[in-house]
Amino acid sequence: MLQVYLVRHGETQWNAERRIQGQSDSPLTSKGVEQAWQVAERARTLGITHVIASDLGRTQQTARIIADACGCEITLDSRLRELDMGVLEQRHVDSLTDEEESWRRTLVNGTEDGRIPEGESMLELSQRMHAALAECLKLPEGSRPLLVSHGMALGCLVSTILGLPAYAERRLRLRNCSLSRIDYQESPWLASGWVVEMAGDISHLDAPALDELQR
Ligand SMILES: O=C(O)[C@@H](CO)OP(=O)(O)O
Repeated sequence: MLQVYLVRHGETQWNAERRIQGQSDSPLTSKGVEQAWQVAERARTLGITHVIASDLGRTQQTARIIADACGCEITLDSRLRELDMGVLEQRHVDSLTDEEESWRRTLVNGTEDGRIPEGESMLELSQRMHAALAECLKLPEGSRPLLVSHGMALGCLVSTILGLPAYAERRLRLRNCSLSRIDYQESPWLASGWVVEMAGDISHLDAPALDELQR
């Protein structure tokens, strides 16, 4: 049975400042680096064979720390990037107008094709995340990959595996450097395909980040 581990990157400067990142980028804070070391230490005990990361800077920085601890190479995959949040990228969540806030809310309570102007829909995010995940099925027998991606992107992946709509992702709290695991199983009795073993585990972190977009 293929086990795939999922890690959200460590806390960034803009996470700490409550600024929307999307496909824009900011570096890890010192706390984010510490979180990456802690999840890396846990990953080292899990027999990870491949680290596959979104090509944004914050995920590459986190992935480098994990890959060094696990003694494996990093592969970059742009399909693992965060949702493109269009005109709201780089904005403080507390500075949005009512109209802008309503765009953001459509991502929580909306429809699969809801999007922020100039941004990407949750359905498009779901499709590229599942395409990236499917690559793991091509790895050699016995591989145990770890994907480093983003809060909404991973939330969308886990939600849709559970049969929830892509926009349900905000109902799942995936804090910085939380660890999730999904397995691919073929079973005549149970669900065949991807199943969720755990989601959002932060037991390896001594100082979990706040959920920075919570309000
Ligand atoms: O883009 C952002 O601001 C957040 C949203 O969850 O994503 P991440 O920090 O995981 O990249």
